[in-house]
Amino acid sequence: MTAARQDVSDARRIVVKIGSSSLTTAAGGLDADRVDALVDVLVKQDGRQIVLVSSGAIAAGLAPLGLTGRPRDLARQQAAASVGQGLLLARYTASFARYGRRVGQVLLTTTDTSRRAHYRNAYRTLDQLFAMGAVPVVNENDTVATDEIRFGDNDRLAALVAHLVKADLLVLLSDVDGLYDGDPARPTSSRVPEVTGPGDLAGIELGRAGRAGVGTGGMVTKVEAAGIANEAGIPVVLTAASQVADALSGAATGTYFRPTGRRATGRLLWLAHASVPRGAVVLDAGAVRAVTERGGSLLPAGITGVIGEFVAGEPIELRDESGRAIARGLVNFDARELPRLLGRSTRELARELGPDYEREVIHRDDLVLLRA
Ligand SMILES: Nc1ncnc2c1ncn2[C@@H]1O[C@H](COP(=O)(O)OP(=O)(O)O)[C@@H](O)[C@H]1O
Ligand SMILES: N[C@@H](CCC(=O)OP(=O)(O)O)C(=O)O
Repeated sequence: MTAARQDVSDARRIVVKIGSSSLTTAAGGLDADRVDALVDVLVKQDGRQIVLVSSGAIAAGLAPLGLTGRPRDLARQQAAASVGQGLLLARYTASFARYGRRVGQVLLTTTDTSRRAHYRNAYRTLDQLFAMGAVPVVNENDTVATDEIRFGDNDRLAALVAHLVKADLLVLLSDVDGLYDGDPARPTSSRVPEVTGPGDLAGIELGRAGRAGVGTGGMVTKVEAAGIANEAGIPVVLTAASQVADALSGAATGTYFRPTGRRATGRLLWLAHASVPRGAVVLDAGAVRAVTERGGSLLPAGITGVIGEFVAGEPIELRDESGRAIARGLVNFDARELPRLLGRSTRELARELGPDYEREVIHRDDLVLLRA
């Protein structure tokens, strides 16, 4: 075992993510044997707490709905996920029951990992499931996830969940046994055993998903997810589902991504790294200072412009008057509501428009500063 993987063998709280490609048969549909093989390993991790992030809902729902491939439109993908998620959970429930273990279904969207109340609730539920010995099985809440709020892939969801539960390790399982320096189907490509930072990725060809119609993100989203976890101080092992026992033991399998940052405490990792801002507000110099130097909330009085078509709850950028992005935050108003509020004090607005207008445009707890 290489010294670098001591943190893997020592890890107590672990997020394991498995992709659709590792759970389905070549003909499509869930592969019960592969689910059982994974569960056989997970139940043997004595003294460890495991969160399983499992894809496969859409893939599992295709055949029962008479679909021959992954539909292009979101509505039919969501319908397939709705049918497939039940089947997926039923499969995990039966598989863990062989060992007398319970599973708990946890469906999340991006906003759940950053909105204060949702974040706390999700954390509390997961923590309680651990305390009661049940295994949380997480997936994206495909029914309510739209283009704006979906993670888009479960790799990043897994990284954010690892951050949420303060995991010591993230394991990404796929149908390929690690990151390759080129297309893994080419005989000249070789596995990268370790990534020590973004510099090691220069020149590596990151392709899209392998088996058409099954996986979604390919290597791009896995490497992004590893980066998010690493920045939060969490080591990552990427390997094939068939290697999960070795990966969890700290053996030199797959690709190990070394943590680059310190353990982050905030809940706003997603906002800084994985969100797509839906618009922006422009701040005057006083508001820039309030936000960057004094840790204040953003009030209507300090805003001089509104850009884009966002709605309340979405992530937006905060820009200074030169157009530089200084922060991101979850906005409390729709873009169309803001112009008449600008430059005015919250007290004045509350008097004129009602107490609902006393709220900040962005609360300081929903705001993350970007590095200069
Ligand atoms: N540089 C690379 N190294 C390894 N795999 C790669 C690379 N580029 C593209 N891939 C492809 O990424 C696929 C895994 O992604 P995906 O199908 O989305 O998996 P999953 O369903 O497990 O999330 C592999 O099957 C592989 O063909
Ligand atoms: N929520 C979707 C996740 C899709 C997804 O990210 O798939 P994958 O690239 O196989 O991890 C599902 O369960 O089908």
